Formats: sequence, structure tokens, C-alpha cells
Amino acid sequence: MADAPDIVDLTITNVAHGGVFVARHEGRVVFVPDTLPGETVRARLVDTRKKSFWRAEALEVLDASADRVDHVWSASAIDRDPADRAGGAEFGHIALPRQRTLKADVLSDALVRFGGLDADSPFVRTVVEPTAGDDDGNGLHWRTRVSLHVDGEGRVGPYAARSHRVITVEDLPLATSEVAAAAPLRERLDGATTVDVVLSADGVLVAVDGAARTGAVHERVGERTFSLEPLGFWQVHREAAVLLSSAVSSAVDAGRFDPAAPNLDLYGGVGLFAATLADRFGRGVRVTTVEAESSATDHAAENLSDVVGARAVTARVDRFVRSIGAERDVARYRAATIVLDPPRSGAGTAVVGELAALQPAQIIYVACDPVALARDTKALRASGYELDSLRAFDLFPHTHHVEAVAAFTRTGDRPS
Ligand SMILES: C[S@@+](CC[C@H](N)C(=O)[O-])C[C@H]1O[C@@H](n2cnc3c(N)ncnc32)[C@H](O)[C@@H]1O
Repeated sequence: MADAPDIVDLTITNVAHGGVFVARHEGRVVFVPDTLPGETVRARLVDTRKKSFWRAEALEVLDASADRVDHVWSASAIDRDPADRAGGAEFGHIALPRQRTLKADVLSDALVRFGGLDADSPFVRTVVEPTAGDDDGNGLHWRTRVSLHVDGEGRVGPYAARSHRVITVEDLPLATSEVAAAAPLRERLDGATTVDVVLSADGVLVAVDGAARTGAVHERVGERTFSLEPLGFWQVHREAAVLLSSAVSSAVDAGRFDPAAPNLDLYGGVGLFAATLADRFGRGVRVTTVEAESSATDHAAENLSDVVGARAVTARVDRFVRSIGAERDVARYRAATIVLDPPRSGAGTAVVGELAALQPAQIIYVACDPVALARDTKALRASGYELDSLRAFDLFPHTHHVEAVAAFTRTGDRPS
């Protein structure tokens, strides 16, 4: 067989999961970043080893989509060599409303292909809602946390897209102005490897190689103050904690909520959603927040000290759920509400199956990955739960990421 040509012209047909777009070359799927459906681009084939799909990098737009805009970050723009394009803003060349319909397409596709939902299910038409303030500010200046890298010469910057090469940049337009101003983009940090810049309610801090000059920082959500480790997990968009807390609160069906049941906040971090339940249903609410990082659990205990029925447990969720499944009075969980907010990989079929075996009254699933949500949806549906509500939020403008909040109830409990 003759070698494939390096440079090809491709017509983009679709968006795929992971911030890439789909074209076909001689019948084979080719994934191409930095493009848009409807466009024709000149591209270099860069990975042709697999039989089922190849990868390419876009070099030039020959026929542009009406939704293409000047990239919000010149460091990522298509006029740069692909190897020099900064990562982390892979939708920055797309008009903001179109970014959201593309994210909705990815979510819908995942729910049908991996979640087993019918193509005509109303959840397959879920829109991706904008976050307050983003439309006015063109989706910029929302990142309260930025992780940068340092190369062997001491230069500080983000990695290039799809590589671990540090790219020096002039600005960080997705970061809040405080974070952008504090980021040491023009400094040489010889011998260092990482730089984190964090904006909390206490102000901005810069941590080189994980060393922050403070024991804890604080975040505010409504009337509540949360303490956490300077580099501990906290939702990244400046509006995210408020928005997700409100979305989780309204996803909980009050008619199915029992404040005395053994309610759970799994993958709980510093207790954000346990606090959400207490704020809606009262400080006497029984809720256990479960988190693998003991430093986060310590903060959760402090953050929930006014919630008399709250407990903070350090454990891996899989082990914790297995251990309660073995309890003698496991039937108590039939009245429980379980909130879970797993990392990008999702909870996984095993955890979801064990959760469903507890037969809780409702499960509220906060998801930062549509495919993981869809896979876990399939497992929940196979275990007697059905999707009751779904909302999606654009908490990561100019990236391909999308956040969702889904509510599930026992199939037998639903009105027929
Ligand atoms: C997406 S964050 C959510 C945190 C919290 N719900 C919030 O909104 O602030 C996921 C959390 O799960 C924790 N985590 C990851 N894997 C875990 C596991 N297997 N068991 C328990 N916690 C885990 C992480 O440390 C992280 O705090």
C-alpha cells in the first residue's frame, strides 16, 4: 500500500467528545482539533497507526464556518504552528452560543450511544445553559484556578495542546483578572516544575511546586464560608459553586427527601453539597460526606460544624459503599437521598451498581464528563433507576468541557 499523504484537505462533519471534530478521509474517520462542522481545512495527518481512525492537525481554514471567530487567546490561534498552540481553550475559535450547542450535541450523542436513551427522549434535547455574567464578558475571566508548568529553562506557561511542552504566553484570558495579573508568566523559575495560581475569598496566591504560604483558604457560597487547602479541590468557574449548589438543591425532590435518612454526599470535597442539603432542609438534616482526601474531610467537618446531623468520613467511595451494603440495617438507605460528584472518570459501573442496590429514594449525579455520565446512566437504568431531570451548564467557556446535574429515581416509584 502506498504511504498516506501527509497533507490533506478535509471537510468537517461533526463534533466529537474531547474537543475534537470529525472528518472522513477515504472513508476513514479523522479527528481534527481547531475546526468546526461545515468547514473545509487543510490538515496534516499526524497519527495514522490505527485502523479505525486517524488524527490530524489543522493548518489552514479553506472554507470557514459562519460560527468561526478570532481565537480569544492568540496563543492558541490557528495561525500558529500546531506544536506552539497553547492548550486549554480548544473552543476559543467558536462563537460562544455555538460552543454551547456543540456541547449539547456531545452530551446528547453520549446519552444515546453510551446511556442507551432513545434518540427522541426529551433529555437528548437538553440545552447547555450559560453561566451568569459570561455572555456579557464573552466567556472570559472565569478561571479562579490556573495550573502552569515550568520547563527545563525555567520558563513558565501552559502546556501546548495534546503535549507536555511548555508554551510561553503573554496573557491568560480565561483566568480572572486577579489570577492573570499574579501569574509569573515573564519570570524564570529555574528548578521548579509547577506553578498554581488560586483566587479565593482571601485573595490571590501563587504556589510554586505545591508550596503555598498559608494553611487554608476560604470560599463563600451565599451565607456560608468554606475552608479548604490552598490547592485542594474547589469548583473552578467563579460562579460554579453557587450555580451547582442551587442546581443540586432544585434537583432534589422534596417529596422524596427524608431528613432523618442516612443521606450521602459522595466525592464530597469540603462538603459543598452536604451544606446544600442542610441549607434547604434544615441543620438537623442527617448527611454523611465521603471524600478520599483526609485534608478535605477535615475541612468538611469544620465547614459543616453547624449541621448537627452531618458527619465527614475519609474513605474511597467504592470501599465506603461496599461497607454500608454489608450493614445489618441497610434497608434504612431506601429513604436516603444520595448526591455524588465523581471525578472526570465517573463513579463507574461497580460503584453505581452498589449504590443502586441500596435502593435510595433519589440519586443526584453531578457530572463533569458527558460520556462518564452516560455510562453511569446506563448502569443506573439497568439497576432499576430512571433519569428524572437533567440540566447542563457552560461552566468552562472556550473549552470543550460541560457540567451536568442529573436526578434519578427508582423506576417503580415513578407515576405511570
Ligand atoms: C469533582 S470533585 C467534587 C468535590 C465537591 N463535591 C465539590 O463540589 O467541591 C471530586 C472529589 O472526589 C474526590 N475523589 C476522587 N476519587 C475519589 C474516590 N475514589 N473516593 C472518594 N473521593 C474521591 C476528589 O478528591 C475530589 O475532592
